[in-house]
Amino acid sequence: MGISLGPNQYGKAEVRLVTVRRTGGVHHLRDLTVSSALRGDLSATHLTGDNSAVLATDTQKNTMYAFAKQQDVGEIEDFALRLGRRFVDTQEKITGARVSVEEQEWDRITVDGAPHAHSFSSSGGERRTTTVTVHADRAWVVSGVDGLVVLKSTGSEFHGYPQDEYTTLVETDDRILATAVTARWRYEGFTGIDWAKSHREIRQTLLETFATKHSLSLQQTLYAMGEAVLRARPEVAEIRFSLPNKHHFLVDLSPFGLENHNEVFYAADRPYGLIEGTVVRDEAEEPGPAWTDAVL
Ligand SMILES: O=c1[nH]c(=O)c2[nH]c(=O)[nH]c2[nH]1
Repeated sequence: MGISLGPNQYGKAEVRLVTVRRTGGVHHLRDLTVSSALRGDLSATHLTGDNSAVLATDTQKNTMYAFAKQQDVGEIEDFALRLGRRFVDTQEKITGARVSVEEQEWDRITVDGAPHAHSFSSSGGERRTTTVTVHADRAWVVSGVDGLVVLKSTGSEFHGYPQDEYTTLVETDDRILATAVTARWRYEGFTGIDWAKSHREIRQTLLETFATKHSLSLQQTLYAMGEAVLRARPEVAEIRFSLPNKHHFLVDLSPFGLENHNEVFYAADRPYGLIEGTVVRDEAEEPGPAWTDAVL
């Protein structure tokens, strides 16, 4: 019976890394969660336990912390690229590194109208994300946003769907549309990109499109947001979305003799519709390993 080792990777997942940089008395906070995954010729450790090619995941974690000390973290894309490059360039048997970073933003608290030097608040769960894949001779960058929660209280309809014996959903020409946007966009030809500006403007395009696109389905809104980003951002080749439909159901107030003209809703947290899709530029180059990370 032939048995062989299939695809594999290993690394340190979800390293919590917070930095405080001080300029005078003013503190600057960064809050990152960093994951690494290394690939290469790792058959020895799997087959015989020979660890001579295994850069310990503990060392990978320490490298993240040391790099954060030695140089300002900067943009998460640059930080991830530096780490990935380090693992591939210094480890003979490591041919590919994937480094993912999620950043939680903290806002400075204002006290009596003035920004406080060292106190911060975080309003929501929104995170800026990046995943870089580094090979010996090139790299790929996929950045994005997680948990960007949006809601519009009109400008959304849903009707015209099949009516079979199990359909109870009532057609509507006016509903609440809400979702938490997870978006990932793949950069192309990315030397010289201002990562922060690109992220800020893509995020704004997503918000504006969500707000202004009259929606006949969340699927239509998904495509509109993707199309708007690709039209506005030449550096983006492709964008992928995962959009939970955060249903807001009208409460039946008739038992109380009350009418409900789109005023009182039950916000269900589950189950939720999950609308996912990709919008791609026709002439985009092949993604290569930009998206693929799972070996399971
Ligand atoms: O925008 C929507 N898309 C659907 O596919 C769907 N299905 C559903 O029950 N409600 C909705 N809303």
